Amino acid sequence: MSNTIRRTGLIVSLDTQDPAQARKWVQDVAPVSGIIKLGLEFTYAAGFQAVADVAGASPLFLDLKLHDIPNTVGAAVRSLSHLRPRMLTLHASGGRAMMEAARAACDEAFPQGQRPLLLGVTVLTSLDDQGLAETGVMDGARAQVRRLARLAVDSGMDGLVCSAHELNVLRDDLGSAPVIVTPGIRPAGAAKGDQKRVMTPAQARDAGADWIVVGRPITQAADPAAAAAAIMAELES
Ligand SMILES: O=c1ccn([C@@H]2O[C@H](COP(=O)(O)O)[C@@H](O)[C@H]2O)c(=O)[nH]1
Repeated sequence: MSNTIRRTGLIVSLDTQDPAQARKWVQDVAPVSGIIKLGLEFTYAAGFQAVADVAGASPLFLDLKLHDIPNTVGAAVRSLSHLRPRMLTLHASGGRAMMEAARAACDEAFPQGQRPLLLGVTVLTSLDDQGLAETGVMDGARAQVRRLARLAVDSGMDGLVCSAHELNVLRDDLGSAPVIVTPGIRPAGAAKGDQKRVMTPAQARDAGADWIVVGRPITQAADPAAAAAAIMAELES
């Protein structure tokens, strides 16, 4: 485990189809969350202009989890460049050539110093060992996350998406350089929903997360601003 002292930031996932709702959440969480995350639900429903409108001046985490042949993913990255995302996700299981194509497209299509951090999604936090075995991976989430994380870093990815359960082993394997983003975060007592590999905000911080991603525990709370503030207070405690 690295001895580096890290600060863990909060990314709020704005999963809705409604731009007005997303804008309201941005207002609610802006005081505590550094980055706005918009993903498949919002983008498919509302479109890219709405993504740009909602993000406004806030740094944008575009969680589109690209996964296709290298030529298509490279072209998709170039097509997204006008949105100037700060972070962009793709599935590491798409393989080395796909990730290298994404990285090359980033280097080509974004002005120098303005390309997004490319994050390789390892094993979705909604999968446990049993669910993963049904996809043919028989040696568990931890082993698969380690394999895909190494491949992602070797293929030019800046960071990784994994559950907080794998943070310690990834820091041991890869050191402090990769940016590690952990969804599947649940404050004590919160409903897990479809998430399987979960940890609390403080546990993820202690394990070395750079960023935690929290959606429903904030957006579905009676008072999203208070829920976000409470999670931030837990991270800073
Ligand atoms: O492995 C992953 C990768 C991405 N996500 C995304 O994070 C949020 C989590 O939302 P919650 O409501 O806090 O469960 C969501 O947008 C996912 O698409 C993930 O959960 N796991």
